[in-house]
Formats: sequence, C-alpha cells, structure tokens
Amino acid sequence: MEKQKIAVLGAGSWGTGLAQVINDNGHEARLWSFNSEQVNEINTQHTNSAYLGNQKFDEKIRAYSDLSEALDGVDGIMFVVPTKAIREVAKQVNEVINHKVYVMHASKGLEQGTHKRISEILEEEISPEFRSDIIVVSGPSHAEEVAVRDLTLITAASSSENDAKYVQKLLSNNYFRIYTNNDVVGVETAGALKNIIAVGAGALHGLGYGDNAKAAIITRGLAEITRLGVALGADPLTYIGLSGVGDLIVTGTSPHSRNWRAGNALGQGERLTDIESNMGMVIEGVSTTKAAYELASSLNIEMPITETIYNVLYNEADLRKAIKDVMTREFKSENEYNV
Ligand SMILES: NC(=O)C1=CN([C@@H]2O[C@H](COP(=O)(O)OP(=O)(O)OC[C@H]3O[C@@H](n4cnc5c(N)ncnc54)[C@H](O)[C@@H]3O)[C@@H](O)[C@H]2O)C=CC1
Ligand SMILES: O=C(CO)COP(=O)(O)O
Repeated sequence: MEKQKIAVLGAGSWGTGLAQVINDNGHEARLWSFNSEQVNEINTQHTNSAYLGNQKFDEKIRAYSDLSEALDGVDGIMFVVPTKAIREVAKQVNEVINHKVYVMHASKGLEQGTHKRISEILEEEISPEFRSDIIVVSGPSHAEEVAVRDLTLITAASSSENDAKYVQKLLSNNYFRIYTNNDVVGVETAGALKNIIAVGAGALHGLGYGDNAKAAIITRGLAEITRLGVALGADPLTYIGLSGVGDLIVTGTSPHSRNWRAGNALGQGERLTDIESNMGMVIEGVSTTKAAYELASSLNIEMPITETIYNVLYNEADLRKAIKDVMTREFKSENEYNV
C-alpha cells in the first residue's frame, strides 16, 4: 500500500494509540484536537500525558488544532471522539472537506435521543460525494496496551468489502491484526453495548462478588446484546467474534477499562457524578445505558441487565437490591432465544 495521509480526530488515549499504529505502518498520522495545549505538548514533548502518561511518541506524529489544516490532502479520516461529539465534529468535517476520503470511526456508543449508531450519524452529516462507505473499527483493544504495541486483534466492518480491506491493510502489522466483517450493525452494536455490561461487571467486582458472577453477567449480557442487535438487523454470529465476545471479555474483566472502573467504584459506594468527574476520560457506558434502555423499551426487547444498570445509574436504585431483583426474575430457559 502506498503511503497514506490519515487524520485522526480526537487525541484521547484511543486516537493516539491508533495514530501510532498508522505511523508505525509508514503512513502519515495527523492527530486533531480542539485543545491547543495538548497539541503543543504532542508536537514539542511528543507525549500525551493526560491520557498516556510519559510514553514518548514518534516525532513524525503531528498534532493540529486547525481542522482544515489537519484534513488538507488526506486519504482518510478516523473519528475517535466520544460519541456525544461525533455529530458536531462530522458537521465541521463536512464544511471543510473538498475531496473524497475513506471515512472510518473507532468510537463506541449510541447517540442520545436518536439512539443512532455512529455510522448512521456520519452518513447523515458527511455528503456522499466526499466519503467512502463508513468503516467501523471495533474489538478488544485497550489503548494502553496498543500504545505499548502489545498483540491486538480487532475488526474493520463496512458494507463495502473494498473499504473494509483498505482499513485492514492500513492498520495491520506484526502486533496489530485486522479482520474484515460486512456486518456493520452487528459490529457497531457489539462495541457500543458491551460498555453497559462492563459497568455491571465492574460493579459486581466492587461489591465483592466472585468469578462465577462475572462470567454470568458477561454471558447473559451477550445474550441481551444479541437480542437487541438482531432486532436491528445484525447477524447473531457477529457477537461471537472479536467485536462481540472478544470486547466483552476485555472490558468486562479488566481495570484498564474506564467502564469497568466506573462500575467498580459504584460497587464500592462512590457516587456517579464523582466517578465521572474523577475519571477525566469518557465513560461511554453511562450514556449508552440510557440510549439502549430507551431503544429496547421502544422495540419491546427484554434487556434485564441493561434495565438494572439503567435503574442504578438514572433512578438511584440500590445496587444490591437491584441485583436481588434480577436474580429473582421469573425462570427462563437458555433455549428461548427471545427472552
Ligand atoms: N481508550 C480505549 O481503550 C478505547 C476507546 N474506544 C472508544 O474511542 C472513543 C474515544 O475514547 P478515548 O480516546 O478513550 O476517549 P478520551 O476521553 O481519552 O478522549 C477523547 C478525546 O476527544 C476529545 N473531545 C471530547 N469532546 C470533543 C468535542 N466536542 N470535539 C472535539 N474533540 C472532543 C477530548 O478532548 C479527547 O482528546 C470512545 O467512544 C471509546 O469508547 C474504543 C476502543 C478503545
Ligand atoms: O473499548 C475498549 C476496549 O476495547 C475500551 O473500553 P473503555 O472505554 O471501558 O476503557
């Protein structure tokens, strides 16, 4: 593949990790951030200390605060801002872009109010003449591990096989391996909804429950994620892939995960507002819980774990009482896929 110029929008931990992968592969990685102090730090110190400690990055990774400069002559744009900022940043991109580019995103969430997936927002906001089919980059990938080049396997999903293969070539190397997938709905819902389950798994840990409970929430979480995703048009098999069970394992068991850490703190009795202000990074599972709860209710889909976490996060339900309630629901059969 010829040298590509890629603008990575969002210089948090994941945007920075992906920019390093792109740079390692011999391409030009431009990191865009609206925070000029951070841009200055990346360009002069080659660190991104608010997100990735004192790790040094290659001097070739340049940061930009001016979006039109960052997008000038690029081959592709990778959106990695929090879900709540996607629409606003996509609108800005559409105003300044003047040539056709590959449009990728690596964010995980559902839009508040509309319950839309991120690729749907990007399709709405960026004119078709300026973009490829959207490519979703998702899977088990703590930024902290990718930043130190630990082995990582994830998925690039697009309705266009060629566009997915472009990202496979762009990002793959000897520590980062990409599988293509044509199930955009499945990959995107898997990435968004696993954050809800990670909050729940963290909460169980914080309350002192053991491994059995954590295996249970991950497995039954997968069942309800699949239920909602299939109702939205996903292939159920996608959920046993990297973006499904893979990402549930990585975020549902690890203190690297901000969602797991937020749940753990809830389990230990901290207040959500304090947890959010102390994290300093996005906890997507909090807003995704609300969007998924509303969406599932409107489609009449049972998501008991999501509903429980919604009541804890938004209705001040007592965590132990909420767990008791979900444990004593009417009995079910695992064979009944729809319940
Ligand atoms: N950190 C990780 O390990 C992974 C994160 N993700 C996803 O990537 C997305 C971003 O996550 P992180 O990089 O971890 O978040 P972060 O909280 O570390 O950083 C987000 C970046 O976006 C910027 N930002 C926030 N609001 C903005 C706005 N309105 N306009 C422009 N920029 C804005 C922030 O300044 C920050 O630089 C999330 O959706 C997350 O779920 C996906 C895989 C791994
Ligand atoms: O999506 C992730 C890993 O695949 C990161 O999860 P957190 O946002 O919970 O840190």
